[in-house]
Amino acid sequence: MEMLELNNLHKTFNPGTVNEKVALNGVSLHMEAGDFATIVGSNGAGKSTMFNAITGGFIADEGSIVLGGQDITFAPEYERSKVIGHLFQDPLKGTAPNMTIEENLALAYLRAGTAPHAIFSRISRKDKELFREKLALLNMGLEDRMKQPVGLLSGGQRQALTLLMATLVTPKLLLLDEHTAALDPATAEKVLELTKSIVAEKKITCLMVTHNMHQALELGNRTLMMDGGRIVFDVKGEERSKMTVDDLLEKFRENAGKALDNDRILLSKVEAGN
Ligand SMILES: Nc1ncnc2c1ncn2[C@@H]1O[C@H](COP(=O)(O)OP(=O)(O)OP(=O)(O)O)[C@@H](O)[C@H]1O
Repeated sequence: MEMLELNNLHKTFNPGTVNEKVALNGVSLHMEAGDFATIVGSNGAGKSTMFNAITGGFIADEGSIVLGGQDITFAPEYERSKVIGHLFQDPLKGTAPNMTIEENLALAYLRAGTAPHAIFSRISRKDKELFREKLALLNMGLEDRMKQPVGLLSGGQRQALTLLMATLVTPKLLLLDEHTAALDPATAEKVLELTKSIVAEKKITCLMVTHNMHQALELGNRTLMMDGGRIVFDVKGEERSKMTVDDLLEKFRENAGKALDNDRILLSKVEAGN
């Protein structure tokens, strides 16, 4: 079954001004249910903009978006947020700092729920038990801190909680925008492992932006490369499993007509000493 269909999406920021910027220039993508695609691309390729188009941060100038068989091209952002999870690089973005862990989970649970007038008091003891169970799976001791405000958590704990909130009710689509890039390496690895297990267990259709070329080939079942507001390379199956990072860089060069220029990829190479 097809889960996501992007048809020829276009978006130009500040049209007709000196700051005019074509951010999406005909993005088309078909994802089967359960597909997990990694995305790498050059600086300003349009990766985050593509995610924002999908979540309804703006309506694309042209093109259409179909999610789970439903045309959501003009659906409001709050409607989409019920079925699309979106994680950012910044762990502060996904949670409400002054509310407790339990309240944050309750909000996520109710937002994704189908009840039209869901209110706080509808969270039952059983729901709280479910929260505790799920928190325990994160293996960060958060199940014993449910009454503490989220603002006290570390970045990694907060990102793990955001991931849990986004997947508590299985979303139709999960968008991960470099969600481990701001964490220290050990924590990043932990959050990545959690991501892999949750996505696999719930068979979530997932798109993940990364600047780590190894991750781009190892995670999920498909790799997309973006440049200049387009998807310039899309690989899966046997061809992908045989690819090395150098092959991937070469494919980018062939298809984009230039070398991959991404500051963060460059920086991570310097840090890794290669
Ligand atoms: N709200 C906005 N207003 C004006 N220009 C924007 C806006 N959002 C994005 N852009 C521009 O659109 C282009 C695509 O940006 P986007 O953030 O999607 O790229 P990206 O692939 O995620 O890049 P990076 O890896 O550098 O974060 C960039 O040139 C960016 O400056």
